[in-house]
Amino acid sequence: MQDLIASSLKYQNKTLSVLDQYLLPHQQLWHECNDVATMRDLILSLKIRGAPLIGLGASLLVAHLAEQGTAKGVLAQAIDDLEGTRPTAVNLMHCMAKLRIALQQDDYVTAIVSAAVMLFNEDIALCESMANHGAALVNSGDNILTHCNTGALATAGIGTALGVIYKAQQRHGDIHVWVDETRPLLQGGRLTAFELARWKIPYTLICDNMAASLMAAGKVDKIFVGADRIAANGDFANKVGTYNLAVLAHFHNIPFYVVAPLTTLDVNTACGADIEIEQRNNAEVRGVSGSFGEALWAPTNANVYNPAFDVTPAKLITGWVLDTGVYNQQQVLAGKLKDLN
Ligand SMILES: CSC[C@@H](O)[C@@H](O)C(=O)COP(=O)(O)O
Repeated sequence: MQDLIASSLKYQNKTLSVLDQYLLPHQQLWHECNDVATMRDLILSLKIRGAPLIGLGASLLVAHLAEQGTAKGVLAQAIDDLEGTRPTAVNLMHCMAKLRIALQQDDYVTAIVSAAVMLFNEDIALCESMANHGAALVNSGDNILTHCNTGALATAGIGTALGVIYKAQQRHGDIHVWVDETRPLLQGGRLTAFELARWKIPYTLICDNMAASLMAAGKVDKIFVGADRIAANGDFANKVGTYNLAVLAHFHNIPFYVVAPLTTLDVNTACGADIEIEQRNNAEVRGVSGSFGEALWAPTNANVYNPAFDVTPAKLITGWVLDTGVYNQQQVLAGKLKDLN
């Protein structure tokens, strides 16, 4: 397979490596990945994360294994095992479905490798298209609020919602970003802040519970977030806390946009209530850990509720920024998304 290089995932000289997103921004450590158990661990521990990227990481590994002569049955099992790692982001299922089709071909090695390369390159192009459509919604001087991390670290390209912000800054300049820290795993504080600093885009980090008072003070012009799965009716799952922002935006009359590639659209899921929400480890809420070590602040056995994602209903969304264009609520409620897949 040819070399493929992204911000946090690379295939170079026949070696697959993943940048450890759990240790960023203070440590930059690349993990080599040659087997399914390692990739499963990287995904489950969120060292590789973000809806598009987990699908691409899993795909590159399967392509690498195919090229190494791994038996067809073992590849089929690898696809199933990787697909079972995280249930909410549909991009992973989309990628694994493409690889399953490739595995049926006579020359399945070539087919799998070209499918993986296609998925990687396609993601770069999808990011670019979304960013172009989304940047047209932004004005110079806008204060944009975002949640979680949706940048180059989470995709093969420039990102989804953060890609829009990057493109808007390039095109119009004078953008400022409010960055939700995004408890419990702090993807905003650790990763989005890191990416915005790297891109020299002015930002201010806030705790998630500060968004309401910022909106009340008129300091948020627009909200852009990513998605892990968009249902046929326009409801979408994204990092827990997104729904809070949508409710607040509705109350304060602030435009709220979701940005995602068509690989995040799942027309086979009728509505948000049908999306499986990943439940994660209690330790993530009882304390925090990362490159700085570990802290436990809650009682060791504190009862915990820890859904990784929540669902935002279509009726709270101003616009769906997809790679094919921007769709408004009227279009989406009339069933527009079903025509796009
Ligand atoms: C590429 S962006 C869309 C989403 O994947 C992103 O907002 C998000 O929720 C990521 O969650 P994570 O648990 O960090 O994988």
